[in-house]
Amino acid sequence: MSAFPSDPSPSTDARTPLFDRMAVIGMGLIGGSVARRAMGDHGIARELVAFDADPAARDRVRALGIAHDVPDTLADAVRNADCVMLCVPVGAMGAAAAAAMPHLRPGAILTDVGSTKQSVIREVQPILRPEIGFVPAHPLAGTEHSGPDAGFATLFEGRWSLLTPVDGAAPPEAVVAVEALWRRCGAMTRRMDPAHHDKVLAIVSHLPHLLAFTICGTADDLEGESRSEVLQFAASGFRDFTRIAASDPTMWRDVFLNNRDALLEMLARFTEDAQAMARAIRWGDDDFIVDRIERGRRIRRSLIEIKQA
Ligand SMILES: NC(=O)c1ccc[n+]([C@@H]2O[C@H](COP(=O)([O-])OP(=O)(O)OC[C@H]3O[C@@H](n4cnc5c(N)ncnc54)[C@H](O)[C@@H]3O)[C@@H](O)[C@H]2O)c1
Ligand SMILES: O=C(O)C(=O)C[C@]1(C(=O)O)C=C[C@@H](O)C=C1
Repeated sequence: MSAFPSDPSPSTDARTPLFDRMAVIGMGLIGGSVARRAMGDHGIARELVAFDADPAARDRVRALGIAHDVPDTLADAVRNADCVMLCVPVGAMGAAAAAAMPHLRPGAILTDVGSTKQSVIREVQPILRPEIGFVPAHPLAGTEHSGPDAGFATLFEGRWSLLTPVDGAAPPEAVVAVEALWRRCGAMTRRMDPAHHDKVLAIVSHLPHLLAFTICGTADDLEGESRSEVLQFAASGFRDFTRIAASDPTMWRDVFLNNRDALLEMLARFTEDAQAMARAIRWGDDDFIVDRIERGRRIRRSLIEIKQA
């Protein structure tokens, strides 16, 4: 195993690059944001190479100038890289890792940014070469936009990036190096068990998106005048749902299908709680209704206090 960086300086302006050559695979919102950050003077990589399966995206990355090199094949992109970051939809992680694997140089770090962690680990670990360190990660930052134009270098500032390392899949120095990478992207890092990660994300990210897509579908199913009034008078709570409902269909289809158990469990709990609220409204249970609203307000206040709102 080659020497991984041993000084995981949390400083975002450290000038000695963590990596000599870093390859980002999948140049959408997240890959494009990491690439823009790495092209800045943040001590991430001396050379940033980018690849996307979509030729139009590769052309756009070239036009935007957000990578030093944009080869036409994945093999050329990952060859000689000491860090390869997969930024493709979670349903494509296994195929992207398999395509990269034979071309990775011994000692390279393979990492990913997928929104689900157990599924990515399930797909990558069995095909991992022993001399490659695999460090799964997930930055908790994003927007409803996708594609190479959507990224920006400050996306991860002040946000969490969760690492879900697996025993035997990477040497400790590789995990430390990926932590340092995210800190230089401006993020705070924490290590977490992959199953726990998927449970937490099911409630804080996956269920809210499911609800947003569903409420927009319900509104869209309304007939006649009510439906047109939804759009006309949408400057209300509904509008806030439409922001996340505008997110990429491929990404979210893959997230839902790859975190099925945790998401269905959270949806079942939510449905029970929604039924309890329905019952309170039917029987005029003021105390119950006020208690639920106050809980919502408390959660919002806490998020503002910890600067995550
Ligand atoms: N969007 C978010 O808010 C967010 C936040 C954190 C993590 N993530 C995760 O990051 C990953 C990327 O999401 P995104 O929002 O950047 O998506 P995106 O749609 O903006 O970009 C994905 C890119 O991957 C490319 N791609 C697809 N399959 C490929 C393959 N096999 N090889 C190479 N390129 C391929 C697509 O052409 C596209 O350009 C996903 O796994 C997602 O779950 C997303
Ligand atoms: O802010 C948004 O638009 C997002 O959807 C970002 C968000 C989230 O749900 O918080 C989406 C998916 C992720 O894996 C991480 C972050």
